[in-house]
Amino acid sequence: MESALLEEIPSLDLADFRSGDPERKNRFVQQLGEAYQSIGFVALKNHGLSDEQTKRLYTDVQAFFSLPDEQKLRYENPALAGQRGYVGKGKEHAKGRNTGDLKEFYHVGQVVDDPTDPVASEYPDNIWPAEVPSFQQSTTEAYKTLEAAGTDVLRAIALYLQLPENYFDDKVRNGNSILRQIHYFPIENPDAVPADAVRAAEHGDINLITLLMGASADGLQVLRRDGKWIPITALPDQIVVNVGDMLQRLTNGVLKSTIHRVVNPPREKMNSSRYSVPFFMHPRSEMSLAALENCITPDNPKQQPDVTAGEFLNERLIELGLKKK
Ligand SMILES: O=C(O)CCC(=O)C(=O)O
Ligand SMILES: [Fe+2]
Repeated sequence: MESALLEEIPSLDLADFRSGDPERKNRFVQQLGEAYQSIGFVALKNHGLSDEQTKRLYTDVQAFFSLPDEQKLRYENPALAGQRGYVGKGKEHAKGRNTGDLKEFYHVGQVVDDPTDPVASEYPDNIWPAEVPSFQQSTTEAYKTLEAAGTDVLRAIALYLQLPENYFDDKVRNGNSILRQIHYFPIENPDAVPADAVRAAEHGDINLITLLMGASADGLQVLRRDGKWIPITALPDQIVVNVGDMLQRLTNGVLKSTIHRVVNPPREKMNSSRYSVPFFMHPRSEMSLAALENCITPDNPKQQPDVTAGEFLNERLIELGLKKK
């Protein structure tokens, strides 16, 4: 059934899912599933990140990005295709574009504690900035909390899709997720940047789901299916959780990976910073993204060939300008 067009993204409470009350839990599952079949985004509270954790993280993130560029560039390693450490200003562009986004970012990846898990050798080591000693702890804490929240969101999605609740658990355990600290840097002279350069050009996320801290700052917009851009209005205690291209592919387009962007502020405010921290939740690279049987129907025949998560990610990193062919 086609759902109504929404003026804003629905707000949900993860405590409902975690409550143990079947009615609250089921309501959460239905509301989440309906949102993901229409606008593809929700705002979520009680995600597990405390105010103190969030403050500590932002303090460290701001401390890192306020370092001089030469110093930050020491934490960039292009051989890692931007998957760990720093990625400098304007390096990443959206798929199908050449102009780089007006941002710099820092990636923290999975740490596998279990040496018997074969993925342990698949991931590069994290890179830590010596100038901000608490960066490792604050980003790792946020990583773990968002990974736990994301695992529960995927459990709710599994239930909505009439799969076993733990369907995604072993697929995301030690998954290739990334926490991205982003700084949309101040522009002193707007005339000096390419006319079509924006903070983040329109794109869909690659991964299964994204959990975004910082959407309470202006600029993020989602493209509704009637073509209208809807500003995201999250409260300070909410994170925004959206469907990525991998989950759209797995569900044969039933759940929607909605195009979104971060627009530039008005010209007179271009010299101000914006920070955000998305957690891109990826499965292990061997997960198949072949369309689920129960998402293929006569009305919705299979749309895409089979691919693994690892193959899909590789393709996209090349398209984003982060990896060479
Ligand atoms: O900064 C934001 O609010 C969103 C960032 C984003 O969409 C992304 O990095 O994929
Ligand atoms: Fe995004």
